[in-house]
Amino acid sequence: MSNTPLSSASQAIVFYGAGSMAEAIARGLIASSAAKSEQIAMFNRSNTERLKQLEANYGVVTAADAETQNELLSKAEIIVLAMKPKDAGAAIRRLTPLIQGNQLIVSIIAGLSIPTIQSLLGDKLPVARTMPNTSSTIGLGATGISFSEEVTPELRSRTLSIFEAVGMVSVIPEAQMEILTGVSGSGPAYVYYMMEAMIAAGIEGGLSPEQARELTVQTVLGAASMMKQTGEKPADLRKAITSPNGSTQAALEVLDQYRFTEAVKSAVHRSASRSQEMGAAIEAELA
Ligand SMILES: NC(=O)C1=CN([C@@H]2O[C@H](COP(=O)(O)OP(=O)(O)OC[C@H]3O[C@@H](n4cnc5c(N)ncnc54)[C@H](O)[C@@H]3O)[C@@H](O)[C@H]2O)C=CC1
Ligand SMILES: O=C(O)[C@@H]1CCC=N1
Repeated sequence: MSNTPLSSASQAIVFYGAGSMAEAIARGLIASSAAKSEQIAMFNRSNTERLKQLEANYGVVTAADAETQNELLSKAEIIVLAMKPKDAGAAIRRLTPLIQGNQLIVSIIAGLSIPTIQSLLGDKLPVARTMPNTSSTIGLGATGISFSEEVTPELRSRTLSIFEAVGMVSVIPEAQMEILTGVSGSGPAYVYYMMEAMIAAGIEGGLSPEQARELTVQTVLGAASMMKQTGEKPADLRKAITSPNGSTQAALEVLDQYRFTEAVKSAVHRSASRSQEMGAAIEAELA
């Protein structure tokens, strides 16, 4: 792996975990010039092929051996916890002795609370708990962020600049992080699920797969952009499409028969409660 040193360890952002979310954020940081490639380091558990690919694509620093990884962690200005919740316990246990006390911990792990992170890594450690989404990959992410009280205004704006580089940011109290996960963290998956169904129905009705896909994509893009650009309420935009006794009304009646609103609301709340469960599982493992 790369022997290139980080340009300045005091400004380094180290991604502890080099999966899809870590890549999305690193890519956005570089593309928006919020950080230089040589300020970003990434490593994973064992996939050296992936690290080579990340190095080649983005020019970031990577490390395959434990010693270099530990050095990166202990020197980083910002450590981004970017592993799956099931791997967080072991990863945090390894990190605990390496923490220097003045580093910012940024977690993107669903469910993992600020008090849990601080109780393991240091009570006074500044922590930003975040929940991004996969649209960060193309700079259209939506990220929720909660800060511990130790985060200084400077670190706060540094964290905001990281996530603003990949989309919009909403700063929220930590108590709202689970419901935000249900809305925007998991949210893209519900939209894709609906798009899969629209495409399937279009094909059943005789459209080619390409036509069904293109029409569905443009429909969702157009609907989201309409809401954003006009600032109108979705209910009003919906009503404007729904002619009395027309085809849209007939379609919405079918959705109502299947209790569409209840289904979506229950899904959002279930994502939130599952996020809480995953956090509790990490806590139990580390207790
Ligand atoms: N995928 C999504 O839509 C979102 C994911 N998240 C959160 O982001 C986190 C990561 O998710 P993904 O990027 O999708 O996962 P992923 O599976 O693509 O990546 C996880 C990475 O962590 C590494 N890893 C695991 N244990 C490690 C260890 N002990 N030492 C070093 N590296 C280790 C893996 O090797 C891998 O590179 C999760 O905690 C998830 O809750 C947050 C928002 C959205
Ligand atoms: O499904 C998950 O657990 C993660 C958190 C939000 C999106 N993906």
